[in-house]
Amino acid sequence: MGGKVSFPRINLDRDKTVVVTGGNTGIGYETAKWIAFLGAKVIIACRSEERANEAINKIKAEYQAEKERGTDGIIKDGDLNIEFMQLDLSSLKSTKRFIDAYKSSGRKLHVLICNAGIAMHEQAYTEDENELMFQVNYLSHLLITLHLIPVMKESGSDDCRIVLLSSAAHLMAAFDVTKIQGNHLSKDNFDRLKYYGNSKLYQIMQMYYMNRRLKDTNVSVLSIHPGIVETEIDRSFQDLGRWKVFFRMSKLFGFTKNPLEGAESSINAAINPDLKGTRDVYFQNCKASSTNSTARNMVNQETLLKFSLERLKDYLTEDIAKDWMPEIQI
Ligand SMILES: NC(=O)C1=CN([C@@H]2O[C@H](COP(=O)(O)OP(=O)(O)OC[C@H]3O[C@@H](n4cnc5c(N)ncnc54)[C@H](OP(=O)(O)O)[C@@H]3O)[C@@H](O)[C@H]2O)C=CC1
Ligand SMILES: CC1=C(/C=C/C(C)=C/C=C/C(C)=C/C=O)C(C)(C)CCC1
Repeated sequence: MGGKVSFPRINLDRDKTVVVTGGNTGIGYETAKWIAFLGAKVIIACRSEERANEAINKIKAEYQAEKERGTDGIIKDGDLNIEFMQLDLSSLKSTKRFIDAYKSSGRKLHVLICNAGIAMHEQAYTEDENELMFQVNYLSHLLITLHLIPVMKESGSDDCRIVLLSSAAHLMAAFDVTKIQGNHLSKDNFDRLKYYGNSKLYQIMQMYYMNRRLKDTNVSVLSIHPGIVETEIDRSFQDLGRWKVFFRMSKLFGFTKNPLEGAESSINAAINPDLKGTRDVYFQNCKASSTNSTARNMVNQETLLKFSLERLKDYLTEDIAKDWMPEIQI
């Protein structure tokens, strides 16, 4: 499955600055690696400096090998520009520290790839009293986008993008603002797939509510389903035997992808010049695909935004909170 890897192999502006959350492994690793190979500045934002440095060293070694092989599209002169920044999405304090460090570094920002995520985790709550998948996959990434959109607006580029790694699992999700935290459920009744799907649904809803407000700006938001990709994502659901069987069957029937194939939609959404100004598209195998009516419902989107701003209120300036106020009376 996957076949030919299909993002354009073009040299990128050496000043183009791309942040990949969770770029140390899996889909994020391949995304960070290829965008760096094509010449952009890449920042791997992840929680372990050690894992990030391992990834950066591996990317540099793979680059030398690709250069010697004469691989098309990769930069041939100069070194890769790839760095680590500390970010733990399970803590709003850590996420805000990342934002402050980014802003005070004076870096520009052209592409933000919200890739880090956890799937089908058992019921767990963060120090901020949010359901873990809700916070890591959606809410903390939202905090980053709210603070870094102004940096994108000042980048001097007319083509800045936010790419959200969602999932087809959003099709199985449901929206009920009173049940977002799942704390009305016992540990045994907490449906791990549904709550994972919910976090991915919120990312697609985020794409729609953000694009409404960003429509006359240089910033656009896109979302992705990468396919079923063999990465470390199964670490939080290794105890769920039935899923192992399902994924083994998927592999047997050739439905799974390797991490590079899984990264192609993210890389394409991040760098393909033909997608300049494109909004509200959910990509699967680099092709526009359908979201569901729950995700496209504007009342749901604005309700989620209101709830999210409330959860983030201690970490927002008055200006940001005002700019993103819900557009309709809920
Ligand atoms: N693999 C698949 O089949 C599919 C994946 N996706 C989505 O793609 C994205 C990438 O997943 P994939 O590459 O498969 O998964 P991996 O588990 O291989 O990578 C996940 C990345 O997220 C990081 N991460 C997890 N928790 C945190 C945290 N609290 N703070 C910061 N970083 C964190 C991990 O860091 P660390 O190494 O430190 O744990 C790692 O870098 C996810 O959003 C996932 O939901 C969507 C559909 C299918
Ligand atoms: C392919 C495969 C595996 C991994 C499956 C994965 C990683 C699936 C992730 C799916 C997600 C997260 C879907 C929705 O978003 C295993 C179990 C390691 C072993 C058998 C073959």
